[in-house]
Amino acid sequence: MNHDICRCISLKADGYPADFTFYPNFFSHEEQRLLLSAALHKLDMSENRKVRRRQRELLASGTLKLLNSIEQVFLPDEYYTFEEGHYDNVIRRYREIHVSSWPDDQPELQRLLQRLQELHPPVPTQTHILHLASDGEIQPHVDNTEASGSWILGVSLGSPRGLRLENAEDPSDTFEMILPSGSVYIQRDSTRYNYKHSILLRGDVGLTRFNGGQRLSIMIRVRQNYLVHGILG
Ligand SMILES: O=C(O)CCC(=O)C(=O)O
Ligand SMILES: [Fe+2]
Repeated sequence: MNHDICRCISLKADGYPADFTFYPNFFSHEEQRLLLSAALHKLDMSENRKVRRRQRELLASGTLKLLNSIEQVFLPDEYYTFEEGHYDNVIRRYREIHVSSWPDDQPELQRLLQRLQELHPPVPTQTHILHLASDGEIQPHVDNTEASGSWILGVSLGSPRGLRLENAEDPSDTFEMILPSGSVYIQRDSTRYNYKHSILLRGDVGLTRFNGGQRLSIMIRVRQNYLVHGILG
């Protein structure tokens, strides 16, 4: 069943816009848990001591329900320090961190990261973790063209949310789809530069409804100046 809705001019045979690739089930449930736990750990390391103590106390209290859903990997919202986002900020209610390295003593995690690397050209990248609160969202924007290059890869973990693409020149040209946990998308070239993207809080796409919930994305971008480094050594 195709839940995607599109009022845009051209879709590829796979039902997605040009220069957009989607892997709906890239990571299994267990792999999602591993990646999400590692990403949350990175973010939690930069929480202050008081917040970390409260997190530890909650975990030790045994009151958390041990359900198997991916959303249960998150603690309740009040155990995280989410930024509100300023008036000129497109992201609202989030935590974020730039990642320069992942733990190298977890071979399974390394294998998952390796599989992600195989999806994109072997060029220098920058990785960024973005955690949205249950009521967090990302408003329409084009990523800074000076900060990163022609493609952007996003791994979605946690609650499903809608992704909306909107032609920056023609607001009637839009595409909406659900990003389920464990999926990976890549936007490049025309989609990356000519379309604004947003992560929706709630809504419907086709027959599927999404309604908030914590979501964490691992964003991998090609460094803007890698060619210069390549040429100049
Ligand atoms: O979380 C996502 O999938 C998109 C994040 C995003 O748009 C950004 O970091 O610029
Ligand atoms: Fe973005």
